[in-house]
Amino acid sequence: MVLSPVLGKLVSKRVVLASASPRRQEILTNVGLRFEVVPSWFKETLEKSSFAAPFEYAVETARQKALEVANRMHVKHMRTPDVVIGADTIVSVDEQILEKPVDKQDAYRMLSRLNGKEHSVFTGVAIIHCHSKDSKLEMEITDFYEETKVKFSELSEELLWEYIHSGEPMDKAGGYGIQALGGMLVEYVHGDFLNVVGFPLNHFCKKLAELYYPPSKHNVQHKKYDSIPSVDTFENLSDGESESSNFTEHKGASKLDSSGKHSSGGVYTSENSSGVRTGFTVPLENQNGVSQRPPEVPSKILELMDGFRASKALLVASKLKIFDHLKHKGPLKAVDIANEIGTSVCGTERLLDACAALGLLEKTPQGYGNTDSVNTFLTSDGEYSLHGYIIHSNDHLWPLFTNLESAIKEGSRQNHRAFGKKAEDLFKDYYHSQEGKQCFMAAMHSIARLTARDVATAFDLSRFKSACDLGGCTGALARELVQIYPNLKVTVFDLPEVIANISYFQPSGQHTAPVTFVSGDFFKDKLPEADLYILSRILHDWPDEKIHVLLSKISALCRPGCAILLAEMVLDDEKKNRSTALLQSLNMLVQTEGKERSGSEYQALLEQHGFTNVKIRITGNLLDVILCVKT
Ligand SMILES: Cc1cn([C@H]2C[C@H](O)[C@@H](COP(=O)(O)OP(=O)(O)OP(=O)(O)O)O2)c(=O)[nH]c1=O
Repeated sequence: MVLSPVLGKLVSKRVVLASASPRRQEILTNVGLRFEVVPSWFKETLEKSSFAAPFEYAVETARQKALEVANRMHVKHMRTPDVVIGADTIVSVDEQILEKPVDKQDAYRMLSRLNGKEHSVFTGVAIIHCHSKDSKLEMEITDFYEETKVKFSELSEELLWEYIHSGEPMDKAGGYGIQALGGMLVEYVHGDFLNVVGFPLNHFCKKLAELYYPPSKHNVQHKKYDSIPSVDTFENLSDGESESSNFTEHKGASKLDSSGKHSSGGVYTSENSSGVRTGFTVPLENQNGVSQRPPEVPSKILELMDGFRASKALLVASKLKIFDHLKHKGPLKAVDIANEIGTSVCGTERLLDACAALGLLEKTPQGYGNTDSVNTFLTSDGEYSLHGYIIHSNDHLWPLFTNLESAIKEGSRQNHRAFGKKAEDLFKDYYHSQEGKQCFMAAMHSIARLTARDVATAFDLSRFKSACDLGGCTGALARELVQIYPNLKVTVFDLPEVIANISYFQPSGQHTAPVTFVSGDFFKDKLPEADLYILSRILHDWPDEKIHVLLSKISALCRPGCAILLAEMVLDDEKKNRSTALLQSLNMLVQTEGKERSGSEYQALLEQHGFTNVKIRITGNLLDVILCVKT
């Protein structure tokens, strides 16, 4: 579960952890971050005496570790990560820096110095946002450090040597691991425990929040340490939720070129014929003789303007199963892929090159290959495959969005224009053919798979004995729930035509508690009894009148203490920040009578039916979660 919504900002980015430390990997994995591990080759040999304080050494080493990986990945693979995270942990006692011991004697020397005393553990962290521009690597680097004080008990020689012989000290700063046997040596810890283990998670989340939701200028607070001078030109991204937007320039980040040098804002850089970057300023005068500078290239606007091209390239590559072929047979040349899928070589090559430039494929002399995240999310057999939703987007949503202009003018859905037939009930439209049914179910299944863990764990549901997932489709969320809450009996209630097709989506060979499937129409038929009713991506399909019908049916079945769990994209109350959810609301306009709603709008609907104590969790994943209780 992503407790810190700001971590959700990293979900759509290619994040690289420039560290071999298994502890750092574990800390970040445990909070749901997805990242690749590329250990840094930077040798920790900076001259310690050149730093005024121990923490400066840790911060600089972290920066150099991350810079080495960012540069290497850019040059070697021509695949630029979006974010590279580096860290360095040191122990400091009596102004001396202790790193990892080189041998047992060294470990003994270190532990003897720590014996019976208080020392500091510093972890320096560098977060580099990378951007490839004209095949040049541009970086914005943010760094910070965290200090934790640790006191060792008075330890006997015998105990120290026993500990050293355990082998634990060897890959750890200061020669101990507080998280394991070394914990027995420690009398107290003041500060962030995870910082000692190698990664100050709390400070990291705060730093991300500063970067992605920068405070307004008059509200900027000065931190206790920041090695980067602040730059005035950082833009305050008003759309803090634009997951797809590139990290441009943010408060507290400094801009570097690939050599790691800072560049100042407002200087235009270009490349001359010999590949050397030159900076120049062009003086311009307007009619009044006042010198003017042309506005900076509106990269966000340009990106949005062309966004549909990138989307369509992704949709078509998926539809043509290019990612599937590359997963099983890659790397492949364009001509081989074209032959496999029966397409033109020239068109296929352009599509592959575009996908490579968009970061979806790797292009090497051997041919094109999938990136790791494409293997996970875009191939049709990936565990968290979005393939179903992508095909639905290509075949169904794309034609509907083509008619967005009419939808805005008329304020209603566009199925008749997109598909040449009068819109019936939303689901009758989808389920009119076996193919349409399977396509829609695959789309819903893929989103449910990706979000089920966050939805199931947004609140502690262990007090409930039975749950009914209304419109629970293939049962993906239900299965996650029974896995997390073994005492919960979950029933999925959905239309007969859905239940008839669920077998295709059942996992094979998994020994989890069974889920019960019951068919019916939740507007017309009797609902199964349960302590907890789940509505995941259901209410957004319907107008308020229909929602009242459904909520009053549920309310009539609920005793006090029973609850409703909603999973939806929740808009902010002012409806101005969460672009993904606001675009989803347009998506509902073109195809349904429903819409996305804000937290207070859901609260008002629920309270009218006796559901109070409404709690909202913004998960940072595609779906947010609301829990309310019948009183
Ligand atoms: C003090 C202490 C350190 N450590 C670990 C955290 C770090 O992994 C290690 C310090 O070495 P680092 O050089 O910070 O990290 P590393 O060599 O493990 O990985 P990389 O350089 O690739 O990033 O010591 C513990 O696990 N427990 C502890 O109690």
